[in-house]
Amino acid sequence: MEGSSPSMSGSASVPDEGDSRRGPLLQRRQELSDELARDPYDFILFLERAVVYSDLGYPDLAAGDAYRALLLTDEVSDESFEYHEQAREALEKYSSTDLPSVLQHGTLADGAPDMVDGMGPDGPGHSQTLTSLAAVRCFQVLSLSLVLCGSLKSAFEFCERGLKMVPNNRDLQEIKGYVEKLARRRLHKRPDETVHYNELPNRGAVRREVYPWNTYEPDRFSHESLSFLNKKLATMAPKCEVRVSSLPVLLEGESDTDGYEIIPTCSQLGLFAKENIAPGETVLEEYSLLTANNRHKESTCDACGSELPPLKLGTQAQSCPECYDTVFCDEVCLSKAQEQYHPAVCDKDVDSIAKDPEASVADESLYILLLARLLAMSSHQDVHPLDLTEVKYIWGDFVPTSINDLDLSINAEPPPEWTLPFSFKSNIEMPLHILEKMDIDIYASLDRYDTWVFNTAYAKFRGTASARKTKRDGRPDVAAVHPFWCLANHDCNPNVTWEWGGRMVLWARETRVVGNQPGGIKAGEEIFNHYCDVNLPVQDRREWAKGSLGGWCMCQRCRDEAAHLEGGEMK
Ligand SMILES: C[S@@+](CC[C@H](N)C(=O)[O-])C[C@H]1O[C@@H](n2cnc3c(N)ncnc32)[C@H](O)[C@@H]1O
Repeated sequence: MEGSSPSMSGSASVPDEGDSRRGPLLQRRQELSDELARDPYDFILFLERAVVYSDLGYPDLAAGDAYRALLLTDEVSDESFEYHEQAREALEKYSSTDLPSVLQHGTLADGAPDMVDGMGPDGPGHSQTLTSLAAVRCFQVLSLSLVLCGSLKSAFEFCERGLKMVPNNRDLQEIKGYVEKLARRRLHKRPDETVHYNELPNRGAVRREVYPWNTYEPDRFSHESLSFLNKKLATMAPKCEVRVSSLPVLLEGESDTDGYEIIPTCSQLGLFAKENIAPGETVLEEYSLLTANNRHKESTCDACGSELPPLKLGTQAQSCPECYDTVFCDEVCLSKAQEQYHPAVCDKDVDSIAKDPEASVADESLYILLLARLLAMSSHQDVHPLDLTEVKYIWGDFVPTSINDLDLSINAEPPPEWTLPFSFKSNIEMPLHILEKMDIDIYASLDRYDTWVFNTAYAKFRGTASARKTKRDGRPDVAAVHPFWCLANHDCNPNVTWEWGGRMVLWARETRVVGNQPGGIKAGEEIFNHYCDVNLPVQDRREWAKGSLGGWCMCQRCRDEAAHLEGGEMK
């Protein structure tokens, strides 16, 4: 790893029992990744890496690899599939060897003769037996891993698919039992109550971290990073600079520290004024193409997300001259889109993905679509997704690997609470589906489009994206990431306010919320934005800001108002 995020600093580096177990596993993961780069259609390698991820405590990444392995078993079995020849050839090296060790699991190989789809000693041959055994192993790894990630409905579906092939497989039967048990617990059902398929929870959480092998994450505090960011910022916020800021450490919820004079702080990045800024003056104006719109027929610009001008004669709006379907608000947006992402998705039917979602998954669909845009930018510009400036330097709210690790010892503490929202659909299935629509080979492009890369992008989007709700039904339908705007920290007595049209604009407030003090920002002061409605009472603000801030707001205004309330209640 080249650098570390602020939250990583100070993590323990003394080797312990966990480290001695992890070291060889991390090395094996690297070897398998290198082998996959040479032989990307080999499902045995994917399965082996899935097992290594399981042993390292990354069930989501294990599920990602088992799913690619499963897709490759389909490629072997069906000669009409695109990678059939490559997947078959990749198996040749196993034709004269014993069963690969990853398939010698429990009673798996004993089941070969009973395989429902006709394999076994008299079946059509070694490679097909291998393929069927591998498919069952994929179902086992997928379903167990997804149980551990909390994606219970998907886990159940993979169990069922596996049990169709090997109805008596004990592992799959057991996993199905876990799904029901966990679902009952999450749904607060009695042991005798039936859990219906449709009510199975499907969203869970996984580790949110700078993976030990992630070499793309910069040291955001380094001189190089800060000068790079400041050079870019100069064009959109000439009176500001990016600096290291000292912020209160956020708490999970209410605490009795509101009245304390000194509270713990941590270092993160923030925006600061270099010169005096007058009340009402524009502080920052940022244009971003990292946008998403989840309505199929919506009149927003595909590039910047602003409302389109009416489509009548003489309008500035422009359609893509190749696919016609994609509309931009003007010539500038069209040409920026052509330069940076659109050709990767032009006429590829990517537009229908994740559109018009149910209200309960409106947010999730916007995150998927932001990822889709990032993948299109990466593919068109031929740059690794995590190297794109739009995401490289942004805050990911990462948790140190050592805190996320599962303690497998006898005296283990309760398992850590993982913080990155996860579902099989968002984190594994849809990203691969989008890549396939873009005609990207999802096996040969593993170094760029691996599951951990999707997760890292999601972690960054979740801490920084802004969304706009439609007036029609109040659902979020447009979202964007503005990598410089999102460097501004929050305060409930902000000195700026913001609006997102085609550009994200921050301007200095005319008056401050607290005490109606005059606005304006002095050179050296931090730019404080607001992530919630600052006109609400303190408890409501803290509840609202909890999601976007990542914890209980400890700004001076919140602490003063809460301490005052507590004092009042005590009297
Ligand atoms: C959009 S980012 C802001 C920029 C970020 N500080 C960085 O280093 O890039 C939001 C994150 O900044 C931190 N943050 C912002 N305002 C804060 C505040 N008033 N108190 C504590 N943390 C804050 C929280 O960790 C939050 O999740």
